[in-house]
Amino acid sequence: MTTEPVGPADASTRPRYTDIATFARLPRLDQVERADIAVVGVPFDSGVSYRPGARFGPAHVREASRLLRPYNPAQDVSPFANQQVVDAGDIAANPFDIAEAVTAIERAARELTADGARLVTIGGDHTIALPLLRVAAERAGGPVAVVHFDAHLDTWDTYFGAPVTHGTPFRRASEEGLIDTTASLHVGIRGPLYSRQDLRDDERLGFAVITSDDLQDEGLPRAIERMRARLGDAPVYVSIDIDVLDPAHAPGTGTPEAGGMTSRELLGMVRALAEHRFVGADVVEVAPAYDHAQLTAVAASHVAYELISAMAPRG
Ligand SMILES: N=C(N)NCCCC(=O)O
Ligand SMILES: [Zn+2]
Ligand SMILES: [Zn+2]
Repeated sequence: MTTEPVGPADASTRPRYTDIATFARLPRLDQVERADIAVVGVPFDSGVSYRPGARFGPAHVREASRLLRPYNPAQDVSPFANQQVVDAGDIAANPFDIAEAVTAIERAARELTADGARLVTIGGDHTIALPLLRVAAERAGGPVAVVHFDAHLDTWDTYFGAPVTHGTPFRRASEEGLIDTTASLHVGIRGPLYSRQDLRDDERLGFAVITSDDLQDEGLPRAIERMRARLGDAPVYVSIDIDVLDPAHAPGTGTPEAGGMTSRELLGMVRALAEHRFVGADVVEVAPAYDHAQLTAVAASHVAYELISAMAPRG
């Protein structure tokens, strides 16, 4: 006999500001038999090229997620009622050795998904998408369509000779054959690049682009249409760098760029992924030291909530 999923703490009997924070006040993994979706933190930021601090992202997002409620009217779904969602705690990663950290993240992600659970990972800097994509492609049995929300391409080659950084995960992933190069795309791209060649390399690595300006010029419905057409029915991995939002919506991040999406636009695009086949997702680059009034962490926690809602079984 299957048991009902264990949901979040009841805010009407235990005020939502009580207790040690788990994501959305959900049970911990060790408090339930098994999970359908595990929210896991990766407090790692040794791959950053500018402001550090995303290692404190997971705890900050959990704190800001206390106000999330169990019914999501925008998707007409109760995301914690028909699937077991848990907080799996943090993956510990070596801050002094990127290669070792990446191996540890990959190993932990493999273990957490061994019984079919899917991950919603809270970063951490964008480096962590590489080991997460390795495991996602393994679970999908082949390359996955990546929807990558970001101000940045993150398909650069190296920084100071380092091949694995937060600016390079999608180039490495493409080289490793993890990415479905007919179905992947970036959304929200903007800002200065190193040269025009960056865009040519990016296209060759398998990405289409919906820029931040496209969203402004063509509107959300057209952007959603383009995204869904590109994805087709491929298995999808969603990677959300919170700096895709305008710094007005998400100041707490390491490499901010002016002219970004609103949180309403981002939530709308994530909701539109509901009918797609999710392999996993991440929300990265929340750096609390540059945040104000939990603005960035509230945005990140709501984006994670929409992801979990989009992953919930329908009908
Ligand atoms: N925020 C992420 N993931 N990448 C930004 C890298 C930009 C740069 O240093 O050129
Ligand atoms: Zn970025
Ligand atoms: Zn990024």
